Amino acid sequence: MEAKHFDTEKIETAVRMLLEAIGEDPNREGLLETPERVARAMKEIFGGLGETAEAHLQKSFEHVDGGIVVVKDMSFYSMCEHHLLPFWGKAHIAYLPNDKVAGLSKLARTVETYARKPQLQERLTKEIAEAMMTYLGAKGVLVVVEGEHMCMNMRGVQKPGSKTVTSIARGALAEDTRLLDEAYRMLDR
Ligand SMILES: Nc1nc2c(ncn2[C@@H]2O[C@H](COP(=O)(O)OP(=O)(O)OP(=O)(O)O)[C@@H](O)[C@H]2O)c(=O)[nH]1
Ligand SMILES: [Zn+2]
Repeated sequence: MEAKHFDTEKIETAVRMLLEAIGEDPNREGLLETPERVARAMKEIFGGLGETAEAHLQKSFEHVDGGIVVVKDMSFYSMCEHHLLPFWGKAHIAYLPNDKVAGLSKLARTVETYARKPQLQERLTKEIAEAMMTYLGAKGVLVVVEGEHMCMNMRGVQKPGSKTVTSIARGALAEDTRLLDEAYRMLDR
């Protein structure tokens, strides 16, 4: 996954300026190729910007009258939009199919799409849930995301190991507590 609109030259200039601004010498040997490397890394890390999971979730299979499907422990890496520092963790999806199920890997691709941009954990959780409803046409969905934020670990409040857990239920899983309980049970939570 790669960012579509991406100004490599601008990133390289910005990284050189940043290095200068912190009192580094961007021309010393070890830093000479750094602006180019950072631009390459950013292209990957922010590759979900402007993307949706439509293409992944529209490739689905007929499956009428199925029960709740769970894919859990999908690892993700994202960047907090406040500090541009990583947050990472696991995403879990439980959904009740309508007449179609998605390929299992497409759920992980959905997580990846919405993680790879400047994000908030709450918005990541919501965007995954809404994609499952809109593009797959699920009857209901529960998304739980567990994340650890580098901006809380290595700076500021300095609380390494703290976990943020966010969840969003939509459709039948938001309306029917019996279904929601079953989904949480399947997630072992
Ligand atoms: N709700 C939410 N907050 C986040 C997320 N990522 C980072 N933050 C928080 O964003 C807030 C930004 O607060 P500010 O006071 O503007 O920035 P700051 O002075 O750097 O804050 P400190 O981290 O407390 O030093 C901090 O409390 C972060 O912990 C996220 O995904 N969701
Ligand atoms: Zn942050």
